[in-house]
Amino acid sequence: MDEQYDAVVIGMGPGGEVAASQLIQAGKRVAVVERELIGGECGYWACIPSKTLLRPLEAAAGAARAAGLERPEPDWPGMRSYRDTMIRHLDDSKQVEGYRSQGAAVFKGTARFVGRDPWVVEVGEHRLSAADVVVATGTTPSRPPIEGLEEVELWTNREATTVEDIPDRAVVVGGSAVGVEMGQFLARVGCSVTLVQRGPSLMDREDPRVGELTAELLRGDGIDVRTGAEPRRAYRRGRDSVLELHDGSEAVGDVVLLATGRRPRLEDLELDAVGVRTAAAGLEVDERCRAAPGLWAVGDVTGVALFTHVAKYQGGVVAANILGGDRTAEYTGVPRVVFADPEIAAVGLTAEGARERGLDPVSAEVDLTAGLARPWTYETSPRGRVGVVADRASRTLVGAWAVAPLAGEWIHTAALAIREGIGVDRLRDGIFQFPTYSEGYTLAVNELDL
Ligand SMILES: Cc1cc2nc3c(=O)[nH]c(=O)nc-3n(C[C@H](O)[C@H](O)[C@H](O)COP(=O)(O)OP(=O)(O)OC[C@H]3O[C@@H](n4cnc5c(N)ncnc54)[C@H](O)[C@@H]3O)c2cc1C
Ligand SMILES: NC(=O)c1ccc[n+]([C@@H]2O[C@H](COP(=O)([O-])OP(=O)(O)OC[C@H]3O[C@@H](n4cnc5c(N)ncnc54)[C@H](O)[C@@H]3O)[C@@H](O)[C@H]2O)c1
Repeated sequence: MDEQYDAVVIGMGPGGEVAASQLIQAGKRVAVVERELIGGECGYWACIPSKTLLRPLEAAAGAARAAGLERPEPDWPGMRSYRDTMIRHLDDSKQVEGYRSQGAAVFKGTARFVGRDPWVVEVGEHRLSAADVVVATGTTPSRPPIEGLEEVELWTNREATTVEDIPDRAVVVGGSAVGVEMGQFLARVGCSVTLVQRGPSLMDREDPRVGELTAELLRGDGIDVRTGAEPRRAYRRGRDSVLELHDGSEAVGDVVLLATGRRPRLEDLELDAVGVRTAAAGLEVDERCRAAPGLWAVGDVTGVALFTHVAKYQGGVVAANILGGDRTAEYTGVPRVVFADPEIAAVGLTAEGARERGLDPVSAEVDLTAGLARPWTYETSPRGRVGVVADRASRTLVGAWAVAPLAGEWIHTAALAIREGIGVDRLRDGIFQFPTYSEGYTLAVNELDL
């Protein structure tokens, strides 16, 4: 006999949690299914541990850059212990209890689809039936086709974020968000890091200037940054894990960390068996986050934008639609922050992306140390650059980036301007608090040759 629910949520990372919580609060009978830990990749092996580990190192470096302070010594056992607290010692029993106490049914196991009209999901011996099912199963690290990879000491984000003992040497493959954050973390806790990026630029979805500035900041931490370098073979040599690069050179470490992107976790769901097609990029959804009648998807598995804030946003969109509303998702102005020191933040389009969309982009970049007081009051060796992209025809901001302290906070001014279509002339008339990094927007938009 099938167990009947109003909705079943599969995968309890941030996307699934938001959808489930809003449905439960609205009085729906909800079953949630999670095969690992409620909180998902984000809570245990991604956002939370990585940001927790980076922060003390940023604070130590920040103290060394502030006038009259000495650099405090990072205490790895102390950092590790707080990381373990933040990832709940990989124990979600309180979360399971929390959902049960709110009236939800919680199933621990792998879900797969076995029926349609209504949807039927099997978890172990249970068959859960519902008119609405939300797929929120996230992504798993993608593995580049490098011969011999299985022979070396291979890490993904999971080993990196839960590391107990810092290796002496690491090779990081991939130079975007995961590679940059984890590379800087490892370098700052005393590991000798080589970072291998296949294209000409780090952060290759961003403006090329962001890539250059990122390479500069990583080199400042002693990281051996190798761009235009693609590993073609991996092998062991004694205790060394060796990557042979396409030009015949080698990158050698005790571990090799894969930071080469993600692929959607779809295979175990057996969606094909119920007539739902999936793509390599994920489970395709419409603007209401619907994949088929009564079948919804949120978060990384949709392939829209692999961020927790997007997963949470989509969770809210889906809950509203299941509850009878008609809410569409709108992704203009989603911020993208890499929590390096200094922070690397971007939003909207790059100039190249704007051109691809048929716009006529105009760009400007400013050195914040040249025109602002804040970088100088903040630290003795001031840093910071901001770039803006505007559309000549509409005279609106369509993109922005910043590589500067606290950029992950103040990028939201640009995010809001882009999302709301605020004109460049209005921004030029803006009044920003003195002395802040945000004043940089005034400098940058004044530089635009519109
Ligand atoms: C190292 C790292 C750092 C990151 N830092 C940030 C950051 O600072 N900010 C940010 O916005 N994003 C960050 N991200 C991205 C962020 O982690 C993801 O965008 C976010 O986790 C997506 O949430 P989700 O709910 O889609 O999926 P997930 O968090 O992946 O959760 C999916 C859940 O589904 C479960 N599941 C999968 N298949 C099944 C099944 N068949 N049955 C039952 N359960 C299943 C999984 O066990 C998992 O718990 C980071 C990623 C990495 C790798
Ligand atoms: N702070 C944050 O918000 C944050 C932090 C970490 C991760 N994330 C998200 O998680 C997702 C995964 O991050 P990621 O950095 O693993 O993936 P990514 O897809 O963003 O970047 C992967 C990088 O690896 C490079 N690469 C791929 N194959 C390679 C190879 N064989 N050799 C050398 N380089 C190779 C690519 O050129 C690319 O720059 C991203 O979508 C990211 O947005 C977000």
